[in-house]
Amino acid sequence: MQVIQVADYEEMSTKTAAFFYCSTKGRPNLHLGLATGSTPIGFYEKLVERLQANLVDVSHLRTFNLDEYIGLHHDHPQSYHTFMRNLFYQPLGLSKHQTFIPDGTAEDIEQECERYEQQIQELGGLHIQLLGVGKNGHIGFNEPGTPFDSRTHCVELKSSTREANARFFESMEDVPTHAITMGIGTILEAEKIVLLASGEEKAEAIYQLVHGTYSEKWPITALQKHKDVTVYLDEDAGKLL
Ligand SMILES: N[C@@H]1[C@@H](O)[C@H](O)[C@@H](COP(=O)(O)O)O[C@@H]1O
Repeated sequence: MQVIQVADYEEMSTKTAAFFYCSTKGRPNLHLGLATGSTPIGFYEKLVERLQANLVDVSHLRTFNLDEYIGLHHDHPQSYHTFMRNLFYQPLGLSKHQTFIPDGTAEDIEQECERYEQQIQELGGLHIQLLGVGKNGHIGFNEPGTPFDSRTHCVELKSSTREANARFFESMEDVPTHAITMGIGTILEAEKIVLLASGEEKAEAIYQLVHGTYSEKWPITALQKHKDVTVYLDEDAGKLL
């Protein structure tokens, strides 16, 4: 695991965007696993800017998102569909045929989880997976206790996760209680994993990743056994290392 400590959010976003820019340019058929949350926003803005400025052909790129809330319509302002459309798909002109996200409005959620997992496998798997991390060490929406060999599944969100994400909704009651997420096993099959963490509230999870015991109590520690992980941290997220 390579840990790259940078000064602040700006530098973390720039360095990560530079890495993804080179990867996309060098491999037109790249399959990107993508993440949402506030942490990667600066990264998406910078990556889009560079790809556009250099007229990189993204028509063969494919993207697969980690997760989606159950019950939010694709056009809901806080759905991950909307997040991705606004920050990445629309600015780059990516089509529906190259962008994949689990459907949290599916009638049969179990079937949707299976379908999404199969789709990832059938299209050839993930090359680079971007991750953020929750305060409790969750990756995607894989909460503490999730088996490390799990595949795409439905989860009930911990109240701490709902509280952390409540800032995006009008009230706590509006925060969905369930989500679909790629499993930890699905994530670990990516050829390369890039994790971003910014801010003091992520410091404990980062400490667990670097120095903690490999344990399902901290989902992030699953990455300890992956052969190619790069972590970009700002000073606050790295303060316990
Ligand atoms: N499902 C997402 C995760 O993928 C993300 O890593 C986490 C942290 O979000 P933030 O970057 O806003 O702290 O939030 C959500 O739970």
